[in-house]
Amino acid sequence: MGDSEEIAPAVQSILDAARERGGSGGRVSVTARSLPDAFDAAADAGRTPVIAEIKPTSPTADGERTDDPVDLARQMVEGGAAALSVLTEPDHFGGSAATLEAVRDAVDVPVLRKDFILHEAQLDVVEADVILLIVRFLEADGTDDLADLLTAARERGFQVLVETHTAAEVEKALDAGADIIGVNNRDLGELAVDLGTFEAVAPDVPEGVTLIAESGIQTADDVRRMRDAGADALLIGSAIMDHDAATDVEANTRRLTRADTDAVETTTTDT
Ligand SMILES: O=C(O)c1ccccc1NCC(=O)[C@H](O)[C@H](O)COP(=O)(O)O
Repeated sequence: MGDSEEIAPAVQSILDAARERGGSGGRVSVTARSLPDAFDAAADAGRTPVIAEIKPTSPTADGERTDDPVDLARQMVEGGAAALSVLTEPDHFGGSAATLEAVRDAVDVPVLRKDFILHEAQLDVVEADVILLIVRFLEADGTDDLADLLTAARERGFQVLVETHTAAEVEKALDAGADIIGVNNRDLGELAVDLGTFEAVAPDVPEGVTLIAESGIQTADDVRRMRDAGADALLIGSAIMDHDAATDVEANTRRLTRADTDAVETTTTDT
């Protein structure tokens, strides 16, 4: 995403706000809970590996959830989430570093800090097990280099989820040394969601890289579609948070983390 490329106004606003944010001052150092191990443990226990996202609101959400994020986190883990994602972006997603800190203290699964990190200083905000780097955002003028940020994050103990949307971005992520890659079904240029994006891009991600399907996953059928296309795990926010109806987060999570098992049970019953 060069500055000349078309992007949605909401995304431009997210980028502008991210440019203004700094770090907390002190260098953060973390002993991270392993994300791949958490996915393996979930799969071994017969659950679909899901990162459930605490996202109070977003530019595309129909409403806002004001429930206690720690309660939501506990419900997501009870519903079988292998890991959690917590928005720390305050201006467009209602997140905060304090929320992430409280959630990470309350659960024992890995916690992803979901934010829009453009500079090394922005790594020094809060301890998290995983941080997100978005290839497309790091192509904008005046941002740090992806490989440099990846190294700086690992030096602090973070695991790094590198988010892509195209085959070309996957190549950049691999060149930078990424070992956990997300393919976002949401196009940050238009905010349109298409699960076909993951299906088209996943074959370009080599074996040995942990591959995560992100965004737009609503139903158990969507989960199975992404798993069939090669996803080791899924990042799911809106379908679990259900911003407009504020339904039971534990039940929403369970429905999605049981998708693989339910399919096997249905097949066994049918035969
Ligand atoms: O979620 C948004 O509206 C959004 C808008 C602009 C930039 C990023 C946005 N979301 C970030 C994400 O990656 C998602 O929160 C995450 O993948 C979960 O997606 P979903 O399950 O569709 O809520």
